[in-house]
Amino acid sequence: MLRLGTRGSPLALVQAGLVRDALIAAHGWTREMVEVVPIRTTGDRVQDRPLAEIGGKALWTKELDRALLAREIDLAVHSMKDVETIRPDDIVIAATLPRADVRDRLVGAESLEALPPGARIGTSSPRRAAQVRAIRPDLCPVTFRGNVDTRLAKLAAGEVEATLLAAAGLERLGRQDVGVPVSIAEMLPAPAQGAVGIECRAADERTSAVLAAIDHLPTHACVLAERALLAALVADCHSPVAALARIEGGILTIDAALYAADGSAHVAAQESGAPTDPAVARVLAAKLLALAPPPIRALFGG
Ligand SMILES: NCc1[nH]cc(CCC(=O)O)c1CC(=O)O
Repeated sequence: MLRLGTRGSPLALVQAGLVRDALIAAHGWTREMVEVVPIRTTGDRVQDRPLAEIGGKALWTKELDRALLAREIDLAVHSMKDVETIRPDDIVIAATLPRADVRDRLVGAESLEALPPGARIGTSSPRRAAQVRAIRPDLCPVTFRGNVDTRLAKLAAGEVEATLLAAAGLERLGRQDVGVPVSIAEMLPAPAQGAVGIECRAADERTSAVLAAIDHLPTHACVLAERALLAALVADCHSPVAALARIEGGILTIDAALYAADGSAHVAAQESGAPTDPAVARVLAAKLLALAPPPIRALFGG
């Protein structure tokens, strides 16, 4: 029997169910072979402040890491977008599910252009706030946290005129009809957006092997490349950075952009190479930092 650790949010529980179903299908197991263990994280408890302010992405992973290393669970399921760049040495990303729609969806208006002057956009993501301001400098990003349903309720209550949510999350919650997709050309997504990852203890060969059977290799390579870019940029959750890798004809291409916090400047670049070559992300990071004016550079490099 495998114990699968997850956060307890509705989206996290759906994603945990996807991993459980994939394991059952791949190995011909019964449902009882995978026990879902919800674990409450600091990030779930503190809902009223931006993630960047209260301690960053580790808030989502710390409790799951501890449970994993204490052998209370055998694997941990994460939205890879929320997993910090530097992971403990004794934990590995053993598998990723096939990536979902990577786009953001705009909820509350037909397009960013259609919003009234000065409209409030609920988002606590430095990337989304900067991208919105780059397109419409008059729009006002306001802090917006909580799970998907909480955010939609705040929007319905008129706290903001619009909000941006990941298509992947909406889709997995059965809310794929909410809002309109924003094209990748207009808003490049967050690194690892739309990807569900599964971690286990690095020394746990049995679980690693079981997870290898459900690993979607192209997604895994793209997510690792996007995360390698974050590492090379020394980006943290305050850094407005967008990145998306794809594999075509055996070649991995990463598109990425860095923004000034207020969206008043941005730089974009692209780099291609072999899917497993860590140099692609490093070269791209160097390109972006070389292009970046001081207000952007100041947000990177640690
Ligand atoms: N930061 C919260 C978060 N983490 C992952 C998703 C959506 C699912 C995904 O991108 O994998 C979301 C919600 C959102 O950004 O709308």
